[in-house]
Amino acid sequence: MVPFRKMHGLGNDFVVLDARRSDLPITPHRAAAIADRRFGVGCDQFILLEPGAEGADVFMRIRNPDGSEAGACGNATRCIASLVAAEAGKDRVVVRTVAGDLPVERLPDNLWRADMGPARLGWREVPLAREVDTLHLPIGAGPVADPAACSMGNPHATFFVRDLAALDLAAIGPVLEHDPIFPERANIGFVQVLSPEHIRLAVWERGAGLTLACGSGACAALVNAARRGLTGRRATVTLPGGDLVIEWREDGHVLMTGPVATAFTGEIDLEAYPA
Ligand SMILES: N[C@H](CCC[C@H](N)C(=O)O)C(=O)O
Repeated sequence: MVPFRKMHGLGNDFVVLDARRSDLPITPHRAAAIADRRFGVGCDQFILLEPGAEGADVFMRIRNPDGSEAGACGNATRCIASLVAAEAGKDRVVVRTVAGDLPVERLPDNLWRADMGPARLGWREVPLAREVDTLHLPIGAGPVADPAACSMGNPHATFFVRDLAALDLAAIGPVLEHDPIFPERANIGFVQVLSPEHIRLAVWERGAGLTLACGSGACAALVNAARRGLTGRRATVTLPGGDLVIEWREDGHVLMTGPVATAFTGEIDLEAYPA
């Protein structure tokens, strides 16, 4: 039996397994089976902790429920930082991901602020399948069109809409996620601008579908809104699960502040899940 921790950031939830002291036989297929909401524990992302290396407190490997690996997960970054910080008795830690090292610090009231690294704005960095102005992609579905795109270590497209509640996200989300302009698919954000300091966001996540919150999606949404002149470089992002505060710093790095939570702990028999 292997212990796991069930955590979430604003309801974007994770099953966390710890392979820092001994390797665990985790395959993409087994991660997907554990992430299944009926046949497994269930989660939006499966998180595997691996040994940090020089300069990082932990390595965080991120998999979606379809087994695909992701380069960023903002909500999990805060959760894992809080876990490692508590173990080490520290208030600042560095979480290493395939996309880079993310410094995270504890703030009052159970809030954690992560430096999610620089927003990547070039078409090759998103990535896109061909050279396109990343401020205006020539794609759409149903009533939405003309998104902006950037990468936070994972690909994001952001559509700006008048009324978020009027959209059938379950219908248009998967069509846009798989648009051929995204060779690695993309996370699809839908933004309703409430003011220059406040946006509402819903995200159809790559490999996961609609989630209650998406940290890297909130970072991408603020960056894309600011690039379009719709907000300043700092705003509250209201997602279905709650609020994140996002700041796009002058040096290009994006700071994300939000809560963390542990829902429960348990243990699973890995051999009971297909490899
Ligand atoms: N579905 C995303 C990974 C999880 C991102 C999200 N849960 C967050 O908090 O950033 C992707 O495939 O890039």
